[in-house]
Amino acid sequence: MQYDVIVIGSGPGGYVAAIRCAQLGLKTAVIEKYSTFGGTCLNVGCIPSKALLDTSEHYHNAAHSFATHGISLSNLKIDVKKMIERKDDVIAQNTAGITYLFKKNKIDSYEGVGSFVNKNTIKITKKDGATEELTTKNVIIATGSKPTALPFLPIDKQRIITSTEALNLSEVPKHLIVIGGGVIGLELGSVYARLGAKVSVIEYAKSIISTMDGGLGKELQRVLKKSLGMEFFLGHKVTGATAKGKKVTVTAEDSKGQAVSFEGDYCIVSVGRVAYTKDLGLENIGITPEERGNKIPVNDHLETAVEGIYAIGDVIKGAMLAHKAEDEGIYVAERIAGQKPHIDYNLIPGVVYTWPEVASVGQTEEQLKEAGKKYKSGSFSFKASGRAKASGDTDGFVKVLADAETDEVLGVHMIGPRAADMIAEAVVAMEYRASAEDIGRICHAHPTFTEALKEAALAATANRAIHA
Ligand SMILES: Cc1cc2nc3c(=O)[nH]c(=O)nc-3n(C[C@H](O)[C@H](O)[C@H](O)COP(=O)(O)OP(=O)(O)OC[C@H]3O[C@@H](n4cnc5c(N)ncnc54)[C@H](O)[C@@H]3O)c2cc1C
Ligand SMILES: NC(=O)c1ccc[n+]([C@@H]2O[C@H](COP(=O)([O-])OP(=O)(O)OC[C@H]3O[C@@H](n4cnc5c(N)ncnc54)[C@H](O)[C@@H]3O)[C@@H](O)[C@H]2O)c1
Repeated sequence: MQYDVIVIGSGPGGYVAAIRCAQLGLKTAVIEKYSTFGGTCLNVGCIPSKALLDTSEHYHNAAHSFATHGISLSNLKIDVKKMIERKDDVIAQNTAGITYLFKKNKIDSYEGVGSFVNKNTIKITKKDGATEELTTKNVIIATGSKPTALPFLPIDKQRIITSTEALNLSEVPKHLIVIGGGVIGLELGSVYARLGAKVSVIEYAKSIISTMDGGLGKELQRVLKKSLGMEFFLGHKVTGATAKGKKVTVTAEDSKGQAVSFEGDYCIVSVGRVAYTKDLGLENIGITPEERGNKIPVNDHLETAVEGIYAIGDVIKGAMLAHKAEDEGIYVAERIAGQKPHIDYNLIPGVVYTWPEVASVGQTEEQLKEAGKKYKSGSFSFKASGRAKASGDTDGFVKVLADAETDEVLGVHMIGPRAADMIAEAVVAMEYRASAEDIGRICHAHPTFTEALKEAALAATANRAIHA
């Protein structure tokens, strides 16, 4: 079969690229090695983790917040099996949605491992070893990523686990040790802490979510300790872990170089992810992944050194986020169709789905300081928000950073209720190069959490927040 475009991998990068290619009239096929579409995000990432976060949030609220509303419950229990079944059902609904969209857009799909025979020929190796070859004018590599393992710390997938196994536990851990205080560690740590586990986070850096604006990590750590009893061991270098029966022992060096150890019943290793290029046959087309992170090198148009071969999503440089992969999928499809699309990488929002949620777009204070940029900063605390008082979600704040001379918004960083959804307003404003005053003058419905963004913008404009 001859195609205009073959997409290898059906995660958010690959499936979105394929749909956009088909919309643009290109004859398109997708090759996916697993039996369901959707990649990491739909099967073992974004969607299942959010399903468990929602269940655990309901449970935690029932256990700890309902009473303040005058709602009493007795005999509250969590049925872990049911929680996991519901999560699996949510995954199934989403992956079935991709099957439907492929059919609707007349995209051919093939199950098997895709590999390059040469730049125009892709071999599919099926589960039973049978092979088939397809020819194509263009290829989009969207093979994603896998969890990073520490070389000295073997993952047994039973007690020492990655995010994938943590989405399928059959019990609530008594003491869950999380190695890595990044997004995965904090989201999945929150799930089990809300269900009653003791959770200890061991983090190498001096703060959690250390790549985000500094104020966010500090506030998140404070709230997770206060509301969920999570413990944080920062500046700790993990040196090993062993599992024996139901017991896991993790050893580390603390910030003073002293040996310390932790005992628990499960340990999640969440120290980042590495690009996945195994079995792609890149050597057959002369592409060598970068040594650090195994990423496929691409130019500014996401094309590899081989003409007509593109790569997108987690397998290339940049943030490992589903929406970044999706935007790159659309970008490449439109380039192949001869259009001139654009992605502003400074405006890709980052979200952590803890409670409170954390969300960011644009530059952090640390980045602005390092660049020597003069900026103004305005913050507004949810303690002063009427909506937050009504729902009992008064932790957190919104911070707006604006150019000291032009007032253009340079970054927005928030931690608080529904921050994941609220950040979209900041992204839109920044896409249109709004000033802080522009946001401050826009009418925001009352009472909403979004008023906090307006107030922070007013504070940045001229220290003129109304409710602070
Ligand atoms: C627990 C967890 C939670 C996450 N939560 C979020 C979140 O809330 N928001 C967010 O933005 N991001 C989140 N992410 C990150 C997000 O999942 C990834 O950034 C995203 O899935 C990357 O998309 P992708 O298309 O590049 O690759 P992937 O989704 O990894 O898809 C790659 C696909 O390629 C297939 N493949 C690989 N090699 C071959 C081959 N040779 N032949 C055929 N098929 C192949 C794989 O089987 C896979 O299906 C999360 C990740 C994890 C692990
Ligand atoms: N909500 C979301 O958007 C979301 C959710 C989950 C995952 N993801 C994506 O998945 C990717 C992987 O997530 P992640 O949490 O594994 O990675 P991460 O990069 O977010 O965090 C890893 C953390 O581990 C720490 N670390 C590294 N080596 C260590 C060591 N030896 N000992 C102790 N700590 C160590 C790092 O300092 C870092 O804080 C991220 O790129 C993220 O963007 C996104």
